Amino acid sequence: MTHFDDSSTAPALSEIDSAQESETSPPLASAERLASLTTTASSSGPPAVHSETAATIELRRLHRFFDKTKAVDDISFSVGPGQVFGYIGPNGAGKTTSMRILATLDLPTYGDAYVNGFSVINDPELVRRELGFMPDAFGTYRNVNCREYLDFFARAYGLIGRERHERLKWVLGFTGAEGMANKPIRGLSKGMKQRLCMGRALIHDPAVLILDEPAAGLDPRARIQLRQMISELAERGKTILISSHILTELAEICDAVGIIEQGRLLATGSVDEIQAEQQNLGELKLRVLNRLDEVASALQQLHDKLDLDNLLIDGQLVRVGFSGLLEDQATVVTHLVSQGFQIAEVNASKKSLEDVFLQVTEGLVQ
Ligand SMILES: Nc1ncnc2c1ncn2[C@@H]1O[C@H](COP(=O)(O)OP(=O)(O)OP(=O)(O)O)[C@@H](O)[C@H]1O
Repeated sequence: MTHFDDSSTAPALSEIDSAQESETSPPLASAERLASLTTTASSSGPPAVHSETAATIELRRLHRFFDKTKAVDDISFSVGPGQVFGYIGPNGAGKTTSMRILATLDLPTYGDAYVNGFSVINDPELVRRELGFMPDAFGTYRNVNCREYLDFFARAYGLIGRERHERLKWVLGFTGAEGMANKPIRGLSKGMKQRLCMGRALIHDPAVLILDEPAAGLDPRARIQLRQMISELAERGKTILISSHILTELAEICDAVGIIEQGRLLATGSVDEIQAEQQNLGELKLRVLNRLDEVASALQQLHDKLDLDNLLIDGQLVRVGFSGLLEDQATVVTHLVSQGFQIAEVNASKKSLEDVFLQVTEGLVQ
């Protein structure tokens, strides 16, 4: 099932700054990491189970080039245990490529990625035990029903007897797929398939979940249910990396997000942090009653706080771009009042998350 792209299409490592090499030192030795597990993997027993505090994802200077296309271009970030990290970017940004590398379905051109400390390059088998992957495309299987499908993957992960039975029951219940357990997969709707795919990712109780656009094609109710499932999994200590084109879709459930375009990570942090980092995120509207011909020069004195390119004076109404921060709003009002302007009304509007996304990305496609 594992597929590696032809590495001959990737540029030689020498094309990438050799100074990077010292920064991509291997993680802790696998044996040490394995010893820290609460239960170790064995070929006959169930898959390894980790202590919750060990769950983490880390991308370290990850690169993946396909000829001249820099699908992933020097990306680093980490996700802590129990955190939900939203990976946001337009089409062709490099989300799936990074996720496929994390899921050990592809190899980086340079750099490395770690799941619970295991390297995708050095310890792919251990990574697979730690991780459940929900790809964006789901293959169909003729004459297999949902229960059989999940049972197949449970067996593949080494689950046996009562444990396998219990796990299957839990997964069908958690994903709301009980009612379709005996339905053939080929007849499932998109939303049903997504539930089943989520079930497959969860069947071996992995510490880390990688979900590639799980909400694509779902109706509004199914999207809400998906968000609830993700929040519950995070509460149970799972570390989750989830991709989407849409920032607003993930803002509520993500502890942090990374915005990616053309393989580069353009911004990372909590949604609030990213919003605060972007300049001129708001518009200040003032109704000024006097000395209207002097307002522009008075605002000019605050040029470091305002976006004066977006200054518009229409009668008594003054509109100007600003950071969106309350402190800056107060500074503008205090400044004008102290100079004798009569301010009758103050209104501030913040840009939406969609505006932030559009401001961070440029809509470039490789
Ligand atoms: N196997 C491949 N061979 C050649 N180019 C590839 C391959 N896989 C991905 N790419 C290219 O890498 C870039 C990133 O693609 P990727 O699928 O990772 O983007 P994405 O952010 O997941 O996009 P989408 O939201 O459309 O799924 C694109 O330019 C794509 O054409």
